[in-house]
Amino acid sequence: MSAPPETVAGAPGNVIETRELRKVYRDRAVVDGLTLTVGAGEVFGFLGPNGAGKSTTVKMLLGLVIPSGGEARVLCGSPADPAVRARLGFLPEQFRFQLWMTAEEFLNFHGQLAGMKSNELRTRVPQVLEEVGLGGRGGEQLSGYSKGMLQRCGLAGAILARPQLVFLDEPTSALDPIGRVEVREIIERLKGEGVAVFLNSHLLSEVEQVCDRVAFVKAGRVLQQGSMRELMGGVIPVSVRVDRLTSELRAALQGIGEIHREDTNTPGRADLDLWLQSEAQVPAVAAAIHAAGAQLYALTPRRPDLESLFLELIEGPAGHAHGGHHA
Ligand SMILES: Nc1ncnc2c1ncn2[C@@H]1O[C@H](COP(=O)(O)OP(=O)(O)OP(=O)(O)O)[C@@H](O)[C@H]1O
Repeated sequence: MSAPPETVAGAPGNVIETRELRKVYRDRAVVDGLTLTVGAGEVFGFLGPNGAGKSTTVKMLLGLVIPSGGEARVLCGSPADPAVRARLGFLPEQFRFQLWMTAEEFLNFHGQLAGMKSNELRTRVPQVLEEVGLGGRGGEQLSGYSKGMLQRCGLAGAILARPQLVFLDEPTSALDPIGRVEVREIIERLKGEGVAVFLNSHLLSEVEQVCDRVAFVKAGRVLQQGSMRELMGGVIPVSVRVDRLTSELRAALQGIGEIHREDTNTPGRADLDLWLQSEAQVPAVAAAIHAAGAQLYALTPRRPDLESLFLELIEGPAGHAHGGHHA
């Protein structure tokens, strides 16, 4: 048994606060002391490898799974409180639809469960159908819907009752690139309306484009959380391609920045990621390459990307590094 947790205050600016949240299944902690904060109106990316405990965390935040320890405050209350739950929206990864219903019937049913009045539903249902790109299709039976249409319908259900906080678990897994852009626009619109979004997604480029802050979880613990800039600690990743990487050149580059992900598998070519502290160091990289007698084929500063961060944190030798807020 763990020690009694400290109480989470539930600051008014935060929609989610957890402290040392734990879930034990058959003597194994799948969520193991998870502490994170999500601010009001924030789009928050929750990232981690398969089995990291993301879905279990979301279920605890929704009051669907009872924690074994620690504390979770959602909208300044308990996730078990029906008044709190009424202000939450949820799109699960694997949604079970009542396929004999039309989309309108499905949404009316869910709206009634959420306590919405029928006159409110009459205007709100067509509105959300339009918003998720199903305008004019609400009268069709769900059995005739494609996977992508079902996912859109689930999203319509998640935002129907105008929640203050929406949990989206892999919201674009069944969508084509156009559908993905549309979901991103929906998330941005929600944010504009002051709605907070908690996003589980494996599509890192998607998370990167839409999230204000992210948390990386592994084995039920938050490795880091913060904005992209905070997490990267101001580092600029630069892609370098040369014809060969001699030990002399490697040493010279290490004197300028930090080498990450080196690929020398193709004869006559070496690719590497070099992390610099400032763009002003880029000419020094080119000079070092020339001085070492190597041929330079590419030298491209990139925006800090989640994929390098993710790999660094989740698979990196130390498991954590580089700025940001350690949780
Ligand atoms: N009801 C349960 N009983 C026993 N073990 C469970 C239960 N639910 C989840 N687990 C285990 O807890 C671990 C974390 O699962 P969880 O679904 O939370 O991970 P996840 O990060 O959401 O993974 P994914 O990215 O694959 O969806 C897994 O090893 C899973 O097998």
